[in-house]
Amino acid sequence: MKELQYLNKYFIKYKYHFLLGVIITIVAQFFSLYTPKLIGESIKVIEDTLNNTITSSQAKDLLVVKILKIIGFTLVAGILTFLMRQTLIVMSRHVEFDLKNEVFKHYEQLDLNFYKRNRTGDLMSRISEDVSKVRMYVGPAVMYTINTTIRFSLVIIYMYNVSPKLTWYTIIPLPILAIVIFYVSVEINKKSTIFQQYLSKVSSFSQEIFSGLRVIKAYALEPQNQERMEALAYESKTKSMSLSKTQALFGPLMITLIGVSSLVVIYIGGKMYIDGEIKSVGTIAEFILYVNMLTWPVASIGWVSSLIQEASASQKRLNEFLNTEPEIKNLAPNDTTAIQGKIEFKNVTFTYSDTQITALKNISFSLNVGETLAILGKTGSGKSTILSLLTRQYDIEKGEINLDNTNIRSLNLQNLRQAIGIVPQDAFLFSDTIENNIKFGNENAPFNMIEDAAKKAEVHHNIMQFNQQYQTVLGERGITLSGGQKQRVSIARAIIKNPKIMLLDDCLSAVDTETEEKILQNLINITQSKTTIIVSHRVPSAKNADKILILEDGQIIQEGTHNQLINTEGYYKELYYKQLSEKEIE
Ligand SMILES: Nc1ncnc2c1ncn2[C@@H]1O[C@H](COP(=O)(O)OP(=O)(O)OP(=O)(O)O)[C@@H](O)[C@H]1O
Repeated sequence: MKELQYLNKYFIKYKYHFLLGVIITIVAQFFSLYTPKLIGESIKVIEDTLNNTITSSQAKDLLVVKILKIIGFTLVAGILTFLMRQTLIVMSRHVEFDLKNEVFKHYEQLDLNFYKRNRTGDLMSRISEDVSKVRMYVGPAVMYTINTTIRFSLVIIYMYNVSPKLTWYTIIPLPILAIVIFYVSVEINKKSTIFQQYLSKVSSFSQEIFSGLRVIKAYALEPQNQERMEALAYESKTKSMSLSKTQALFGPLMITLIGVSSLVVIYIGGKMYIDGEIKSVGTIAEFILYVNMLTWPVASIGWVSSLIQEASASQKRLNEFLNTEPEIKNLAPNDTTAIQGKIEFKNVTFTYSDTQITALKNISFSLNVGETLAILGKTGSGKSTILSLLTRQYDIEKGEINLDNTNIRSLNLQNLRQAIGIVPQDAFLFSDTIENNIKFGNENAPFNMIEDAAKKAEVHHNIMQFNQQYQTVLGERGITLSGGQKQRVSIARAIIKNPKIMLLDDCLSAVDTETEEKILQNLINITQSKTTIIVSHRVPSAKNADKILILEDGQIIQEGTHNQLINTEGYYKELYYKQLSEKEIE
């Protein structure tokens, strides 16, 4: 279980909670274990009356005292057990909270390559399922282990003090039945894991169906999906029935466990009483109650051990991931140099490690502060890759990328990314209000800035048409924007960030040409003092740029200004005339 050693730092952090929990457990056990003794003594009082050792009125008084004591002890034991749970379970909630934060913080530091290697569902389950399984270890498993150990030791000591012989007979059946119960618990766990897997299959299948509902309806695929769902549901029903069958064994086994041990106590205890080895029938009653107190902890051994096994498997998965170092390292976390925006690519060659696709080959260009570069080229020619490299989503092996004459690897990564405003190809909006989606670019922006940015992105008039206007909720709980509207909200988000460098990755592809013209005009004013790179498939986005690069298969095949390129045979001139004639048709 060395995986679980990772949690030692949390046990140290919450040592006072832990120690307090252990102390309360010990005290609670003393109180709860005293009750059977008091019951035994009460029976002895009745016996003494029958034997005429004490008078009946003395006996009644004594019985009242005993009963009051039993009530008092039970009450105190109950309160202490509540406090024990509160202390240890609350500690486990603290650990869960810390661990979740630790995992989430680590997720945020990891780079895109990590996310390509791991499936989203898997990442989500680490932060929810794995962390909560670990919590079950820190909380209930540790609590039951402490409780069981203390209870077991104290009960045995108590019983041994009264009668060592009867103690041996009482505990003999326990290990045998404990082993049987352990195996049943292991079986229950196995079956429950399989059942859980089927449940999650059913839920991810339904999730997929819900997200692909439009396509399913369009292709009239409902009957096929119904069949697949029925097959999955049937499998999960079978697994659930098999689990219930094994679970149903648990209760009778427990009754047997208690019953057999109690019978042994009655038989052996009775014989000992007849032979005069024990003095009171109360002792037999006391032992039967102890047997009852021992059986539940014994039965919980199976459950606790499977909790520990599950937690250690989960912690192993968490450790694997927590030990994954981010490939993109921030080598200058304390650097506070303000970025101006001069960009230089020097003989940059880049291959994606997973696909082994060389997306850029020997790329060189430079851009002064405030200049605009447009990058055009066929799909897959490497345009977006240039932007990804500039924001250090990936590091290059060959060549150099400089910002303000400094290699970007030597800059503070946070500073670098904060200086860049990027409008990606697939605009991503959060399930939140439009205002908050735009504000994402600048948390402190006042409302008039948000409105202004939306106007410049030509989306303000669309937003005003919604009932809730800027408070309209997007996403699953709200409305769906059109592709072009999404792109424009995403542009507004970048505008409000007011970055030194603006990267626009084909962000007007879903916008009509008239709106495109308007946005481009607005962008000219906004990006005047900013270094800007526009990736596009359309000439209007490029024609005002200071420089245009044409990429093909990761290489620069043409470069120049709009005027130079329309007078040179090649991709740009062809594109220009093609789009010009399309406009004529319009
Ligand atoms: N994350 C990635 N992992 C592996 N290969 C990638 C990745 N992104 C792009 N590629 C590959 O690198 C090449 C260049 O892709 P890139 O996205 O830079 O092209 P693009 O010119 O921006 O294309 P488009 O105009 O379609 O957006 C392509 O062959 C693509 O398959």
